[in-house]
Amino acid sequence: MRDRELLRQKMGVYFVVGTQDCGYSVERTCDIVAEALRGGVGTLQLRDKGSQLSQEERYQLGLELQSLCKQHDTLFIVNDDVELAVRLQADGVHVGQDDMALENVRSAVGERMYVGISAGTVEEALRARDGGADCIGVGAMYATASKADAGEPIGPEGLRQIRQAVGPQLPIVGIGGITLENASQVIQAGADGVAVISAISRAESPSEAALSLARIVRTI
Ligand SMILES: Cc1ncc(COP(=O)(O)OP(=O)(O)O)c(N)n1
Ligand SMILES: Cc1nc(C(=O)O)sc1CCOP(=O)(O)O
Ligand SMILES: [Mg+2]
Repeated sequence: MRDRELLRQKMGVYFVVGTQDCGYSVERTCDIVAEALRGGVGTLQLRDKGSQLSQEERYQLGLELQSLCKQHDTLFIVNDDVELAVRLQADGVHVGQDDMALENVRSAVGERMYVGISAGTVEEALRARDGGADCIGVGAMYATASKADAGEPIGPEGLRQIRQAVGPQLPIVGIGGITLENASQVIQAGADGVAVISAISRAESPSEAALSLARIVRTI
């Protein structure tokens, strides 16, 4: 069954990744994920955007990543593709404001799976909370090169306002442009964790990057 406190703990270091972040190579994606998990990633999101993979290839990639996650007790989340999340029986699914509506996602995935929603404003965050989201991804925190259509950065002050509005119970992860240098600001503003792509996928050592992020999140 869903356990929000477990989710909150596991979201400390939340690695979002797809083949587009790893040279469009499935093998490299799996290697980077395996390394990152060794460093201490609590939640992994498969976000495969615009790659050449067929549905079946993406399913196979999902199976491999899910198996790695099981070895490390890491939550496995699927981005956007609710059907894939159900087929893989993932731990959760993440959707944005322009994706499938929350109520439809919940009916498709059932009561067991976590549902995360993106929110960039207080209004979106309150709607997600009141609609039954298990967590929200708040961003863009800072400028990012990993998502072309990320909105204007809201910064730590934007996240602070969202935390104040939704209250202490709803797990929040900040996302967008988060690095080892600014991660502490995101946690200090009220996030339970940091969601990153490039801070891990482009690091010289993904495991050391994940470990450093975990230390920052834990010590704030
Ligand atoms: C944890 C988390 N937060 C936000 C997002 C962004 O979702 P969305 O706005 O739907 O954009 P895409 O990721 O689909 O491009 C996320 N993926 N994860
Ligand atoms: C996937 C995603 N969502 C965002 C949002 O604002 O909702 S920003 C983003 C990209 C995050 O990549 P990086 O850590 O490399 O900046
Ligand atoms: Mg989306």
